[in-house]
Amino acid sequence: MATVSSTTSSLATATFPSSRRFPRYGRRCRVGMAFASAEKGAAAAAAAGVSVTEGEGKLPKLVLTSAHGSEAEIYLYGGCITSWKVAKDKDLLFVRPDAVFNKKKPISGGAPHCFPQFGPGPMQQHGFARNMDWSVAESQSEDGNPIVTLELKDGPYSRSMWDFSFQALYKIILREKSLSTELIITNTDTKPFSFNTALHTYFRASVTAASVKGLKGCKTLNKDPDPKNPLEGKEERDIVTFPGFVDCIYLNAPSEVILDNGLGDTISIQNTNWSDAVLWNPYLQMEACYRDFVCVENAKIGNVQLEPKQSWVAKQILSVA
Ligand SMILES: O=P(O)(O)OC[C@H]1O[C@@H](O)[C@H](O)[C@@H](O)[C@@H]1O
Repeated sequence: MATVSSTTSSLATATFPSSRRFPRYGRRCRVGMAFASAEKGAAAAAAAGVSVTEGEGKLPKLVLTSAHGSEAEIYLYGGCITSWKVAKDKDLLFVRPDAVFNKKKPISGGAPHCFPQFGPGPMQQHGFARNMDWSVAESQSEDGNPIVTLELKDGPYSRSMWDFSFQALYKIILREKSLSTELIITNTDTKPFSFNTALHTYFRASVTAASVKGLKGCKTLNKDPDPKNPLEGKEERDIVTFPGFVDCIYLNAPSEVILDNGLGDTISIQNTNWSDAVLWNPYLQMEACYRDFVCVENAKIGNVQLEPKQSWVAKQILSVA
């Protein structure tokens, strides 16, 4: 089970692994601090295995390259990790062929943020964090492992939907065989707020051969056929497959599930404090691409309530053997 699943968490109660718990191989090298724009940070970022490039649609894209051969790409628009490769030319993430990079829509693929609403709900589907420009708060490297921290704060766009002051910090660490993220949401307002959230990760897969292990026994909320009135149930299967349309929430999911992507990769999806999980494949609703991916999402479906100055923290580690 995820270690913290209460609806109210602060830094004091929501324990999470600090960077000190990660293996350290030598001296930490901080190479870039608090740069707010891609251009400003480009020079500093390059030294850390973090370069700022122009991505699709000329959007700023960070390219992380570890000294151990792994690579990741992150768009500042949406704070969206769109690519993770542990071996050259083999992306473990998936971006849909209908994805657009013009800021008119969120990037459809990779690992978009759903914040401050997973949805459906009063706001637009999956909230606004995936439709906003994040900035680079910090860039560093630890023994060849690039680390970047992105930041999102409220602005007129978010305020038009959710009238609160907040800060989201998203730390991404690329290692040889893993990609770790840590999301910290802080209430910077003078009044309490509540939110729910998810990391809507699209994994490259062969849908007919893909499966997920570890969800047996979880309470389920099946959003098929009606997302607004999900059917309650319990997962009885050891191994969950994707034989057709799948859109299901798993409450109190374990701290690790294992994805077999059907393409020869076994991916461990670990979490701290992402209490729930979501499996999604659109089947014939996206005929052009449904065969090529599955979404396995770490989520926090129940509302997190934060008082002013309180923070909520959740961590995800994707790794391959
Ligand atoms: O917004 P996207 O990336 O097209 O994803 C939509 C899907 O996202 C999933 O997380 C939801 O469970 C689905 O209900 C929803 O349809």
